[in-house]
Parts: sequence; C-alpha cells; structure tokens
Amino acid sequence: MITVERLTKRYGAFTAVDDVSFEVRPGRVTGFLGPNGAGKSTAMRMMCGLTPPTTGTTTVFGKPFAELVNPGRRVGVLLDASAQHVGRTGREVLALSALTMGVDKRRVDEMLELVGLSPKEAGRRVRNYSLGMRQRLGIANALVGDPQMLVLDEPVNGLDPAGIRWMRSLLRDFAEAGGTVLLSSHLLLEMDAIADDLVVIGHGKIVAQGAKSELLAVAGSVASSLDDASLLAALRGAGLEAETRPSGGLSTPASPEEVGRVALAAGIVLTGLGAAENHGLEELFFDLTSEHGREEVGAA
Ligand SMILES: Nc1ncnc2c1ncn2[C@@H]1O[C@H](COP(=O)(O)OP(=O)(O)OP(=O)(O)O)[C@@H](O)[C@H]1O
Repeated sequence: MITVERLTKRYGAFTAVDDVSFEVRPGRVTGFLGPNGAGKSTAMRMMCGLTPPTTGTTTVFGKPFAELVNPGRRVGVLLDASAQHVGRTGREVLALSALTMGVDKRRVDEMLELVGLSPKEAGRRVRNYSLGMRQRLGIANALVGDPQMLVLDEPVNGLDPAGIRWMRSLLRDFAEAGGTVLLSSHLLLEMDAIADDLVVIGHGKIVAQGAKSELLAVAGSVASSLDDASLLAALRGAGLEAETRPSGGLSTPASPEEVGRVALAAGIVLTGLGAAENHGLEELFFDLTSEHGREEVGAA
C-alpha cells in the first residue's frame, strides 16, 4: 500500500504538487494520469524519497520510503529509463543491482528473459539501446530485487504496440500475484488499457480518482423514435428520468434494455437506441490538455 497525504511541493512561488492525497492498493494496477507538467514525476519522486515535500507525507508499507531497509527488495522503482549508466551493458546494470541488494545472480538472467532482452542485447552497452530497450532494462532492474511494489514513471514511453501489450500483461500478472503497481502516463487510452484504478492530476491537483470502471462507466442511453414526445412521456410515466436532446432524440440514465421495454409496452417505434458514452473523464482530460488548460512551465 502507498499512502499519500496532503502532499505539496513548491518551487519558489510555483506549486508543482498541490495538496495531493490518494492511496495505491495491493492487487491492483493504479494509473497516475495527467498531462505533461501536471506534477506526476514530482509526486513520484517524493513517494520514493528523492525529493523532499514542502508539506505532507507519503509512506510505502506504512513508513517513509527512506526508512525502508534494502528498499529495492520492497519497491521496484523506474523513474527515468534514460538515466541508466550508458557505459555499462544491460547485464552489468542488473548484476550490480543484484549484488547491491544481495539477490541471487541467477535472477539477472531470469529478469532479462522476462523483459525480452536477448543475451546478445544484454551484452551491448546501454548507450546503444533504443528507448524501448531502456524501458525493458529499467523494468528488469525494478524487478530484480523481487519487490512487492512497483513505482514506474511513464514506463510505456518508447514501447511499440507489442511492447505495450507485453507491459500490460506483466503488470497485470504482478498485481494478480498480490503486488502493488503505480504507473504514470499522460495518455488516457494507454491508462484505459492497463489500469484498474485511476488517479487523475492536473495543475498539481487531483481532479478525479477511483476505479477506472466507475470513472469511465457508460451512463444511460440515447434513443430516437417516430414519436419522441410520446416516448418521453412513456419513460417519465415509468418513473425514468429522460430529456430531449438538442441534436434530436432523447437521453436518459436508464439502460437501453429499460428504454426498449418501455417503448415496446407503449407501442412506440424506435428508430435508434444505444448506450450513451460517458465522455466525462475524456472531456475532463481534454480540458486539462487543451491549449487553454495547458500546464504552464514552473519556476526555474
Ligand atoms: N526542480 C524544479 N524546479 C522548478 N520547477 C520544477 C522542478 N521540477 C519540476 N518542476 C515543475 O513542476 C511541474 C510539474 O513537473 P513534473 O515533471 O512533475 O510533471 P509531470 O506530470 O511528470 O509531466 P510529464 O508528463 O511532462 O513528465 C512542471 O511545471 C515543472 O516545470
């Protein structure tokens, strides 16, 4: 479990993370979603004890990250895949981590295989790695200590579609085995594909959080008929909320099945019926990322 309580980070007069609170639960993949500059990396760095908060607290397994003994055995962290030592080979990077953490060095080969880096690739220097290969190596490095928790900043950046699918199943397996996963992204669709829970941040503040299924839930139906006025009356008569849409037809929080049954009972011919797409989160996210809502660059 990761607990973030009233976390704030100010750089001079600029507030990068503003009174942020949330929890990341075991057995779930939690997506930390926000546009560029929203404050995700800053918050994650504070969670991992790399940046001191201005105010607020953050704990992993009930204590501040810095108090963990041999933290790599508890939490696998990947904050910047391009920050790895470019003069070392992939295998050397992992072998050093294994040595530092006191992990059996056989785990190095297991992790290389898990992330799909071939022995030949593992023998090449990191400077010659593509971004996708660096991400794979970064994931291997985060996993080498066999942790119960993963904190990953934009791990899907640079991966091709097959790589994204691979990452999704790796994180899913990790969570299903009881692990805790927090990963950030600035792409809603990517998060939609990977996360169980979402924490959405914009301008340093949490703007939405909860189960993805609830945040993206389909709400109600849209219907059109040969006689919308009668359909409206029939729906309301059945105790269902409904209203006419400016673009034609009706919208209602009732399910398509309920609308179909009411129309059938009232003898009204439907000409269109479907689930309304709830664009709530998409719109919220679009507003955050649109030109108007774009994050400003922080104080230097
Ligand atoms: N050391 C610093 N000094 C001043 N401002 C900073 C510093 N670090 C981050 N910021 C500012 O804080 C804001 C949040 O940055 P952060 O890197 O946390 O965003 P992010 O959500 O991770 O964005 P991205 O998706 O682009 O990585 C930005 O406006 C950034 O310029």
